[in-house]
Amino acid sequence: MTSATEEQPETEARNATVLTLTGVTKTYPGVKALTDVSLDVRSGEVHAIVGENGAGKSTLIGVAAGSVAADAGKVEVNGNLLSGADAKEAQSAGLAVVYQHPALLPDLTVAENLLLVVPRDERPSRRNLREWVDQKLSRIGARLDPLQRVGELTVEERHLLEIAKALALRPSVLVLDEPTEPLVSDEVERLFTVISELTATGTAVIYISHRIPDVMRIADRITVLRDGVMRGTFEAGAVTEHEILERIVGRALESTFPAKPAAASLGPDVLDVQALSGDGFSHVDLQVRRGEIVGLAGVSGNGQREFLRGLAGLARVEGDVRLNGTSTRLDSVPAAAAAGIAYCPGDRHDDGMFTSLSVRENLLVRALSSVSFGGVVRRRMEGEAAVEEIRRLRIKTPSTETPIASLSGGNQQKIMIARTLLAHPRLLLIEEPTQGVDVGARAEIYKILREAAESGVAVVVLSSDAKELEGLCDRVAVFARGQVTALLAGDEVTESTITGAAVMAETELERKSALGKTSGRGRRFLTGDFFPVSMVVLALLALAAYTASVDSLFLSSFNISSLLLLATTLVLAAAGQQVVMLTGGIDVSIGAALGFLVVVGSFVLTGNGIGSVLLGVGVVLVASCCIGLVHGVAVCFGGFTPIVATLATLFLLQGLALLMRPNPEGFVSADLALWVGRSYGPVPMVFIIAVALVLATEYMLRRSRFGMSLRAVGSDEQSAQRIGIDVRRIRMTAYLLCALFVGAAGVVFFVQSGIGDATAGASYTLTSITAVVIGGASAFGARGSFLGALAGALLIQTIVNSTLFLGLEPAWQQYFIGGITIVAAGVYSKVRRAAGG
Ligand SMILES: Nc1ncnc2c1ncn2[C@@H]1O[C@H](COP(=O)(O)OP(=O)(O)OP(=O)(O)O)[C@@H](O)[C@H]1O
Repeated sequence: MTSATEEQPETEARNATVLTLTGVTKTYPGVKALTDVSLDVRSGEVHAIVGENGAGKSTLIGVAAGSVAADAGKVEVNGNLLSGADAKEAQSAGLAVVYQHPALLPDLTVAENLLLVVPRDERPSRRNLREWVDQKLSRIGARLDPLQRVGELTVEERHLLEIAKALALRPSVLVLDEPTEPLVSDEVERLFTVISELTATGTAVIYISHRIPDVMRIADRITVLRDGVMRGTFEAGAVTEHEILERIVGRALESTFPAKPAAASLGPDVLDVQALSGDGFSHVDLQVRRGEIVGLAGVSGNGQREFLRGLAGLARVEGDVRLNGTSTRLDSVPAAAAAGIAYCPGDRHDDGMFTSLSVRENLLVRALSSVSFGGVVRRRMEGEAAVEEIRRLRIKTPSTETPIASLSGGNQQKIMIARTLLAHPRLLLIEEPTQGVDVGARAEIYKILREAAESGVAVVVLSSDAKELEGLCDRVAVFARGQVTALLAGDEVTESTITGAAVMAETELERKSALGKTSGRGRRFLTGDFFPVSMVVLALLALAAYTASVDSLFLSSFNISSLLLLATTLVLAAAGQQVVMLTGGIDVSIGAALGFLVVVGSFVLTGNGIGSVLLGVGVVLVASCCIGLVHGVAVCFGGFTPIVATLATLFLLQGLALLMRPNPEGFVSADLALWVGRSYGPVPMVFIIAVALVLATEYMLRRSRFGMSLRAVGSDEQSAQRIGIDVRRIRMTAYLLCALFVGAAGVVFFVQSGIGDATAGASYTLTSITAVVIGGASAFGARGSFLGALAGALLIQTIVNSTLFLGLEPAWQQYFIGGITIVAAGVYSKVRRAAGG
């Protein structure tokens, strides 16, 4: 038996304060997101933070986690005073966050996303990787293919991975920002079990949610935020759900759901679907009458979502769909839209929002015809329409011109709904209409949907919240194994019958897991970075074989040697380009830099003897690194975009090179020319060295933390920052690494040129970009490989060389390279989309 004195220290430890926020204030342009907020969180408790959309919850968590810099106030995690906005520091002090919009890197694999956050000494060996990932995921009941790219996962799978990632950090303070929104009920239960296991071991859990019943069920204490101000912390047992709701909205609450019309008052069918089949569902009949809202329910993965997306023209379907009696074709989204079908997706971040556009632009993008005259948008009408929607849905935004990305999640959701309605659809398809939306706005959204139905729009709502379907819908179609197994109407539309019908259906399907989708290695290969390499190698071999069959001298030692020597400069330049393109950047100054380095070489690489040559090579590399440093500083600290920063240096370098060598002068050192010209059989030594460098960099890209971070920054800069990657350092290093490759290319190029010619090299900017694009690089970053850059560069050089042997005009070189670029970009994106979908 344990005595009271033995128990005391443990109780004290359990109640120790592990996170303190004191006087936190944060202002965004036009919005005071937090005003003097103080909060303490104790070990072993579930501390809920609730509040309306835009109340400041995510900002508060951002400050605690070091991803948002507060204007005033301090944060202490486990007694460590955080010095500022530094996600790594908060993480090291024991705080982990599951973000509302997961901080995942879509172009990296499931395993890489996990590996990036765990400390170095906890990373498994490659042999144990699969087992290690399975173990991390099994805690939250998820099964995912470790080698699958995160961008291919469903929203639910991404959230489960985000939770597993936070748990892998073994935090003492775990923050869950609306973790259950995309999850189905068994996953929610699993999460709640994990939360109670964690709190039992002393971990503090901060739980942010709009689902008040869930909060009441699991929280020990509840803190209410409204308009960025603390409205009190309450013991969960001492307040009722209604009291919390009233504190959240700051007024007395009316009923959430609008009254349903009597069945007899409903009009004729607006939507009539007969025997509709598609991927994931078959032979579905459904009618929606004027004034009626029909819900779609079922355990996730049973075809209801596919059915909805089929109606939206997003997937192929067969069957008969009539809108107001007119047969409607659904073979594409534009065709569906032209027929008056509007779809509001559940994953607003990836499917719905134009993140860099303003609130006004996002709201009106589908309804521009209603605010334009003769094809010209009337800004005043557009602005007024936007203001009206903002007022109607009580969207919290400083102005119509605020970028939508800076709004809170719930307010973004309201904009998506308003936008869909502004398209004046005949059929409105809406997925998870109130996901992430606060209680006050929920009622408004329900009212708006009901009004739309009354005005003659057929409304179909897909929701995983059975209570929402009960309150909102006149009828509910429950899906199981791709078929409607129950069509509930009138009094049958209750939470328990909906849930019962969904879970009791004998035809219930297993969730379609990512594992199923990716079981083939082939599919992974097609979506991977090495598929383009193999395509390029095949094209290269075919071209070489054809050219050799026309003229056998193509395979002569002399030709191979000169081809590879010429290719070396391009291989090195393309590798440099690939480094920056992986981070989502670009270097348009590479050609000018090569010209400049040739000029530098013409001063420092003219003498003979090993000492003189080494010194000269060193000077060229340092000069190149200076260019890289300027790019890095301009992009990381000067706020310049990569294209502007490198465009500026392009002109500077061209001018400088011409100033130093108005006319070609300064011959290359005979010793250097001799050494660079050495070969192993027909293969020049410099080419072998370039290939070795490329292979080493490729290895670094796939296996090292730096390589993963490089791709992480290109994949999603904000997520990379949130998981503690020093984005500036990575970008800076990328520009320096690029500069080293370009410096090496400069030395080889000087030997090829033989003389300091300031105008040489200009073409390398475009050919280096072309080589990496042919090799599979994406202009958006994170995709591509150094092997691809190598293969792309070799293919370009072979095309140039082959046209001579085939007796073609030089113009054919350009046609071939242009054609191959278009074909490559088209094939890669089509294959990636088809295999990744
Ligand atoms: N990066 C930003 N730039 C400008 N304004 C911002 C930014 N981030 C948040 N805001 C504003 O700060 C306020 C608080 O937003 P926050 O995301 O913290 O709210 P929230 O309580 O988490 O809302 P939700 O429940 O909708 O997620 C909102 O008015 C939002 O528009």
